[in-house]
Amino acid sequence: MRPTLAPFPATRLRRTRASAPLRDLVQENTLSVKDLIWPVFVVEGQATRQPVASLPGVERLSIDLLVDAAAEAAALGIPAICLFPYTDPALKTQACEEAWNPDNLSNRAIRAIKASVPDIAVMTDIALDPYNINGHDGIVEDGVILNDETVEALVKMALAQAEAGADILGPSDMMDGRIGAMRGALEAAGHKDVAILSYAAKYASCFYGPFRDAVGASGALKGDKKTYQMNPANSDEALRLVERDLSEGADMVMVKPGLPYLDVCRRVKQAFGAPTFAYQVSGEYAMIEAAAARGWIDGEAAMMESLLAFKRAGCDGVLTYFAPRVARRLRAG
Ligand SMILES: NCc1[nH]cc(CCC(=O)O)c1CC(=O)O
Repeated sequence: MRPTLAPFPATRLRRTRASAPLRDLVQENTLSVKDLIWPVFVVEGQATRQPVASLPGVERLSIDLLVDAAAEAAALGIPAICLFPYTDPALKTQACEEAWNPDNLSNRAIRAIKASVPDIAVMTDIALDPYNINGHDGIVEDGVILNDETVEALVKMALAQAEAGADILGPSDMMDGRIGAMRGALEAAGHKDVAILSYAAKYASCFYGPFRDAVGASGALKGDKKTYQMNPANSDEALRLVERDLSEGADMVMVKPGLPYLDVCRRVKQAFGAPTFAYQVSGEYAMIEAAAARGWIDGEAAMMESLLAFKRAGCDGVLTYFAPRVARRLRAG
């Protein structure tokens, strides 16, 4: 689309910016509570809340408190919550068996939320890092990430989560062939309505640091994730990954991190027109909070502006740790 402009002064572009009602009328994009997915951290115990030092305002919650938080999110109109477990280090192994234990922390949390708060969609994380003694998303043998063995493990994990009642599965592992394998297994097991939101274009990013603290994976991780997560220099490759995941049966796709990759969000949405999400990751949240805490930026305004930017870039929704705060703020008007 090319803008048509009469010459000045017939065109004065400031006219539609001159007052709040005019600005409201010509506003092109809006952020709604319906655009939000809230990532949360779950920990063993009862009535337990643990602050995460590098994510001020974010806490790990035991299942009982998580259910209350999910009910609050649902009451605010947030459509989905995304679970990440803090796994007891004693349960981490080389083969990652805890990942598909039907009674692991994450699967118990799914059941508890679905039983008490049926109106909120529960999204999960599919990757082996919380269960892996190496901290990697895949099974490691002699320092090598084994793709196909990992996919087999991820399929078991996906089935256990679907069985527990998950509505949306979020494979965040970046192995090849996992979406097709999961989709086939879900259909065969009768889970035909379980959606897959593929972390299709997930970059090997330094912005995940605080998250790894939150799930207790920072200490465990040996090396980096560059053999499976993407090179931040690439975006044609993101389109190939998205196309591959859609063709294998992903219902929705994600770009991650968010703000530094808005160009990728835009390209993905334009190329495929599929439901496209961005993950405003832990490091992005931490940057805003840290600058706000020093009085260097207005944190509330930065929160709203950063999230609106995802809508402008073409995203259908955003995973953000700000979700309940944004929802309250949008409700207040
Ligand atoms: N499978 C791991 C996973 N799932 C979501 C995040 C990051 C989320 C965030 O930083 O907020 C990560 C970290 C990683 O890949 O190391």
